[in-house]
Amino acid sequence: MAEPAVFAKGLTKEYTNGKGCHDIHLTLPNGEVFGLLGPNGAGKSTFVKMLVGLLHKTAGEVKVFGLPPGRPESRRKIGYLPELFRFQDWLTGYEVLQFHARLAGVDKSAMHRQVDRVLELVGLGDRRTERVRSYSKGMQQRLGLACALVGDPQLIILDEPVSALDPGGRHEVRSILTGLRDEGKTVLLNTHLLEDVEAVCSTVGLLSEGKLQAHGRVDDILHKGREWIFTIGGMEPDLLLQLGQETGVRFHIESVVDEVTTLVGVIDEPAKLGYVNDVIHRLGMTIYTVSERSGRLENWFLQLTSTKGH
Ligand SMILES: Nc1ncnc2c1ncn2[C@@H]1O[C@H](COP(=O)(O)OP(=O)(O)OP(=O)(O)O)[C@@H](O)[C@H]1O
Repeated sequence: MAEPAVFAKGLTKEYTNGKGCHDIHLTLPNGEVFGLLGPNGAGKSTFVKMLVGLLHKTAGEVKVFGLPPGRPESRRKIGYLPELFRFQDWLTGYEVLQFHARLAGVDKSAMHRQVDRVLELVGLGDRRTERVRSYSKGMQQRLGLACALVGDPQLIILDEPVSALDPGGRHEVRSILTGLRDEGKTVLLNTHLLEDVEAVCSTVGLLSEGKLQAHGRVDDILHKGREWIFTIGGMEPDLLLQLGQETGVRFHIESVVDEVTTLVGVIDEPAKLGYVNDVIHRLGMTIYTVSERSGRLENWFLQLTSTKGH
């Protein structure tokens, strides 16, 4: 069986001040697109730096494609975009990429093709001959992404890849990530953008206070505990009780404005939604709108981090 892209068991890095990340257990099989979430200072960059061999663990085990991180054989399979990347800004975008392609072990014969491919992919094709010092922050971030992709790596680790990009740029990076997912690449996306995780990641983990507090499939998290919002006319307190008893759904009133009640309930099975609608009608109430609460990963994130005192 193929070695997983990432294997961490009890992985710990403790800085001299006691901070860092602690006792992380995580396996990323090949082809998984994993979103690593966590509040500022949670330990995400520390974890990622151990995978690429920039930081040494203080305890536990870590392997990348079955090898200790930092070995040339495992490094060659990794494309990495660090959080605050500094370029040799006197070089042109093309030269920076050529340099990274050489570091990634790209053959001379394939060099131009590879560099051209990633420049086009990140939308810098027509700026290739300009010096990096004339690039905007967003262009530099695109170039960083191109550097991570230039050797056609199997595992792509992106630490905050869109922080400097405008909404159009974020959308483009999301399409690039979707493309990588469809090619079967393994991606570790370290981000604060929950909508990117919802859109492209198959699994997600939440780091908080240096510990991996939760880890699971994005679909499972999104389908568990779906909140539905009903705006309703004719609501009476005893009807709310009856509605709850008949449907088995726990509802709460979020607001009442001009006799329109906003009612929220968690409905796990989509089939049950129609039944809930029927019961509301039968009890003599009028439904004005029914919608699903957006930002569900946000709820998951907030619930898990608020219990940790943030
Ligand atoms: N070299 C260091 N020496 C001491 N403490 C450090 C060092 N680097 C990071 N830390 C601390 O370790 C903790 C984790 O930092 P890390 O940069 O890994 O968090 P992060 O989750 O990536 O944060 P952010 O989302 O803000 O980038 C923080 O409390 C940070 O202050």
